[in-house]
Amino acid sequence: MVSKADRVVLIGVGGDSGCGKSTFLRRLKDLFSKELVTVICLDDYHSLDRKQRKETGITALDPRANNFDLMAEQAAALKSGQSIQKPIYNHETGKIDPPERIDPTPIVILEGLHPFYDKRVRDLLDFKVYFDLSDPIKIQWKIQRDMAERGHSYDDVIRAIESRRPDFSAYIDPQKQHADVVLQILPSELPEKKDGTKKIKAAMVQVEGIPNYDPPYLFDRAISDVCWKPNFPNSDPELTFCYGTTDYFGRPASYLSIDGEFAPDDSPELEQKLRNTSETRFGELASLILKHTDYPGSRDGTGFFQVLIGLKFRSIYEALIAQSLAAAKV
Ligand SMILES: Nc1ncnc2c1ncn2[C@@H]1O[C@H](COP(=O)(O)OP(=O)(O)OP(=O)(O)O)[C@@H](O)[C@H]1O
Ligand SMILES: O=C(CO)[C@H](O)[C@H](O)COP(=O)(O)O
Repeated sequence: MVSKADRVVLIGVGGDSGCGKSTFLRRLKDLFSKELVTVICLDDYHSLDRKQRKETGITALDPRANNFDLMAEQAAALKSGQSIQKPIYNHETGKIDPPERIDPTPIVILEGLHPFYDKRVRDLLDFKVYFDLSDPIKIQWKIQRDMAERGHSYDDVIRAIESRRPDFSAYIDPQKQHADVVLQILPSELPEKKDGTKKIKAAMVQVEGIPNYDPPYLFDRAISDVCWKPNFPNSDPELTFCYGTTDYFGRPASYLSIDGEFAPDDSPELEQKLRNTSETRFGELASLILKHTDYPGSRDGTGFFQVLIGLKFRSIYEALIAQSLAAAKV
């Protein structure tokens, strides 16, 4: 666990509903004690309640249903160490509740649909992560959750995804071009599972030149495009782990990808081939996977990369705190 300091580090975690943001935030709890972190759900900045959105036909994804002036003002206040009176959007009633007081902690995470939409907010963020879920996986996860846990029918789920698609494409998806690290969750290129469910290929894209971020890579940084098929006895025989360079919206970037499923017990061996993980002890990444094998994604690249992003985020946080302490001494 890292220690407390004065500077407020502001993090943005973006992506559509159901793309794994909460699972990622749950994993961060292993790395930061709870007094260090405040999570702000940006749904609280909805300016139109559910009834108003229904009447006007404006969705929650549409910027017109969100108060970016207030979001920017309050993000700036938190970053400069001031408390705010944050509105609350109540998902049970669909109404906007009276505001609550939020006091800044050393880390404030803005998570939700629009963390990078407004330039004023975007420019305040010290690290930006976007969860980019491809459509077939979005459908699969939503069906699993909304049918099993929320009593929705298959048709309801598909209708809900379809009705969000135009505004998702117009306002949410384009934000990924502003992210520092993007976790892409794609259908596997390997043969399907016997039950017909899709395996996952996860790719962690890391834009070059992120302050305080030394990108992890596979084997050797000098080898820029490499794939490894480990052939673990209890994992997918075709499991493939790759590292390469790419272009992300005109910015040079590198990526790590894992295609296929692995037994969590094999994660130490996967981790051994990675460099620059920002672990504080050897084997930390795998031990964090093994600690929560019940979390979704613990058998594929989604969980593995969520933990890796968490470790990198911790090292950014520590670097920023060290810099602010050094500046305070001058
Ligand atoms: N790596 C994963 N593998 C398989 N399923 C997953 C994975 N991550 C998340 N899910 C599924 O997707 C659902 C949504 O995940 P999660 O709650 O983390 O997303 P979210 O972005 O916070 O969603 P929301 O904004 O709707 O709360 C989970 O209930 C789970 O069923
Ligand atoms: O995308 C969403 C959150 O990520 C929700 O659809 C949005 O916040 C509206 O919520 P509700 O459907 O409860 O009125």
